[in-house]
Amino acid sequence: MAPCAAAGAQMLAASPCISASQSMLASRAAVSRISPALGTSGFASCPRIAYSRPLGSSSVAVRAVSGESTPHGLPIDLRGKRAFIAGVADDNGYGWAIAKALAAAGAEILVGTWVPALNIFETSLRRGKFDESRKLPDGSLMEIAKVYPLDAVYDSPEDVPEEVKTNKRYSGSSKWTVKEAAESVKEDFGSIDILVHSLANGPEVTKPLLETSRSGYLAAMSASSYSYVSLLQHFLPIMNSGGASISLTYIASERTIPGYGGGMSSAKAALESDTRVLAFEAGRKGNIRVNTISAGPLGSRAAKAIGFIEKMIEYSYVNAPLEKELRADEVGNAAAFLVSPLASAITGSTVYVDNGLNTMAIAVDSPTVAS
Ligand SMILES: NC(=O)c1ccc[n+]([C@@H]2O[C@H](COP(=O)([O-])OP(=O)(O)OC[C@H]3O[C@@H](n4cnc5c(N)ncnc54)[C@H](O)[C@@H]3O)[C@@H](O)[C@H]2O)c1
Repeated sequence: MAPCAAAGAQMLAASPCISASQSMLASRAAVSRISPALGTSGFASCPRIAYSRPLGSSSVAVRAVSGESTPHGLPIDLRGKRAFIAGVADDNGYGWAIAKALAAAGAEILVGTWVPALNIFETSLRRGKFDESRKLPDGSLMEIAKVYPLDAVYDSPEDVPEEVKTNKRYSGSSKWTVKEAAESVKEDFGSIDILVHSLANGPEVTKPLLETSRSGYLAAMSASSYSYVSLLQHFLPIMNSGGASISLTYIASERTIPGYGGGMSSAKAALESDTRVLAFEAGRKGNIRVNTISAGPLGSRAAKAIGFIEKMIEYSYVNAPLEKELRADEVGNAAAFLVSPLASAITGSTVYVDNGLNTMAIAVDSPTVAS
């Protein structure tokens, strides 16, 4: 999804950043306000220009805007919605970018942070270390209403082994199993509208699948796939009808990416399959939409642990249809669209936000092709 077209639906497919000169051609003036969600740093190249096609009209209308709101715009509006985002422990990853996009669209933000990372995350947040990256397009800082401790590989207290309970990284926190986290959110806020799963873990990710142990494989599935089933299972009862959920997947689920090992490719394949089944079940049970974003490579903390993320970023830059860096906020904006009412008929989908890399069958920088 191109930056300026993040709102998808009614935004015009042609050139997302329509130039000011094109506005001369506009046959009907339709002023639209740039939604805060669209105005993230990724939109710097098309500032203060918005365009829309009024419903029922074939004419394109473009005009520079001065901040006034109008009924013709099509903003991503999440005001009055509450989101729980599982998998935020710093300001580098997709979870943070999604939180920001949802906050910019007006949603209230709750996050679930992995217990071993909780202390440092909360301390950094308190000390203002993230203040620069908390900045929203309107200049305000993203507020996180509450940070919940979470370990998504444990569903309820009975599942937690003694050595984890007594581990000093865990013993300072309480109520961090999935069931307890959902209960705490219910107690504090009553309900949510949006559930985001932005977490993964594979202890043997650097090992080829052929060398992966049973326990390593199952641990990857537990942390990266079942954790989503569990989250939705426990949060669905407190999700308001019409709500939406998303997770993050990776193309290694469908095509071989040597180096993405330890059963992580299998875990992402399961996550995508579960997205379809959960979309049906949650759709019928709670009128909740379920989608997953297949994101391109980003140098997050988790990705750096795999060891070759910089090469994947470079590969993507050179070979993807869109020859540009993929920014986390582009994934955040796509997520904001997917959980918004604008995506009301989209469920069970794997949506690629990867500069189009998934569509390529050959590497254009391959010496074989070049010669
Ligand atoms: N970075 C990429 O290149 C890339 C590409 C496609 C998909 N993704 C996916 O995006 C999602 C977010 O990852 P990211 O790359 O932004 O890295 P990240 O480090 O920002 O996020 C991963 C998070 O998972 C948390 N976590 C790990 N185990 C957990 C557990 N048991 N319970 C709760 N939280 C746990 C970590 O603390 C961390 O906050 C993951 O699903 C990842 O597979 C990443």
